[in-house]
Amino acid sequence: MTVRVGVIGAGWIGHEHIRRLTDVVTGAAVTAVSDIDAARAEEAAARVGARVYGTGAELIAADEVDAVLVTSWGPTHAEHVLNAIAAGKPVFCEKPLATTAEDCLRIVEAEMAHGRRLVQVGFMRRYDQGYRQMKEVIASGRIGEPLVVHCAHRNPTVPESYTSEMAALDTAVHEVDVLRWLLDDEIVSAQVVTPRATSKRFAHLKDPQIMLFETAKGVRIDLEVFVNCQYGYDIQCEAVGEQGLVRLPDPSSVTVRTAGQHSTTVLTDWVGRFVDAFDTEFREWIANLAAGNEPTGPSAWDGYAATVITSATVEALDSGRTVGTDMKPRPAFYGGAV
Ligand SMILES: NC(=O)C1=CN([C@@H]2O[C@H](COP(=O)(O)OP(=O)(O)OC[C@H]3O[C@@H](n4cnc5c(N)ncnc54)[C@H](O)[C@@H]3O)[C@@H](O)[C@H]2O)C=CC1
Ligand SMILES: O=C1[C@@H](O)[C@H](O)[C@@H](O)[C@H](O)[C@H]1O
Repeated sequence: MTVRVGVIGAGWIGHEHIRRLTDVVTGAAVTAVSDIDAARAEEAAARVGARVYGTGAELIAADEVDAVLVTSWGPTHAEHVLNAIAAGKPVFCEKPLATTAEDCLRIVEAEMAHGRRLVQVGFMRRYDQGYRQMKEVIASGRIGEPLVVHCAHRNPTVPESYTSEMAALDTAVHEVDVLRWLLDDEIVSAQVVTPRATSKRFAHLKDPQIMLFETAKGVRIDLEVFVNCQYGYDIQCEAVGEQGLVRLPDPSSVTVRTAGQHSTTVLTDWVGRFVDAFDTEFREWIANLAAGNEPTGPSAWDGYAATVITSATVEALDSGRTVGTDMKPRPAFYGGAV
């Protein structure tokens, strides 16, 4: 069975995922596209022979759409996801699930009322081979109980429209999700320390930021978010346990020895760094839907948890205080593990 996907939002990542669903993933076809920018929708649809719909709501209601992919701007996600749930259609939503905890909870409640999982959130790092190997090592007990995790999320540059709050909401949100999953533990507080700012930033921006998280089991996480590091897109993660440590591998690349130097490449964007993870994420999503199963990836609850934690991180940045994450109890509907 071919899963017919309707895509809402034909921007940067919308294009990437349309290409992926068309050229990489078997068993899927993009049949419908919608964007508030009609020209973008026309262009994306023409490439894959899809039909253009004037609004997300019309696309969701269309008979030729079995499943919905939401790749529009974050503040519009909640409306599209709620409409898809109301129509009983599976919906993959890029991060964030919604920009407020209240909207995330509305989605969780609507999905629970539907009685079956429909929502998957685009936290693709859970599909990265390196993170998957780290999770296996931690779960096996080989490094003992995790105590401390050191992370870095570095981008070469960001545009002037990027704000200090986005360091948590847009950027650190990936670590927040993947660390909850890696450690099978919940983040209970956030603190942000701002060191000397880089001169390579727009003046309004606090960059870099060091985020400090604590989990329910007492694990301490330090995360350097540095979005004007200049040299590349660099993701680092090292978990230290009672009897060893496990570290995320760098992407593999040839090493070159020439002119008295020994060098290798540092990637420059997330598209190349996580291309395999995105491919696996969509293969697994489509395979589950084609088999009539519920999605198995990051859930609406994970989307809610991430938004609660990143909102607390923004509050910590603005106030200079350590802020507790005020999270509701996890419903049985979403299973036991984080
Ligand atoms: N998983 C990941 O690593 C990444 C996830 N993202 C997420 O994907 C989403 C989109 O990001 P980009 O593609 O970079 O943004 P973008 O600005 O390039 O594209 C967004 C598109 O959505 C359209 N749009 C906005 N509101 C709409 C609505 N109500 N209905 C239909 N179309 C609408 C815009 O016209 C635009 O074409 C964001 O939520 C972002 O956080 C983005 C980059 C990487
Ligand atoms: O989602 C993403 C971007 O929005 C964000 O700005 C980048 O820092 C992330 O690494 C990327 O995966």
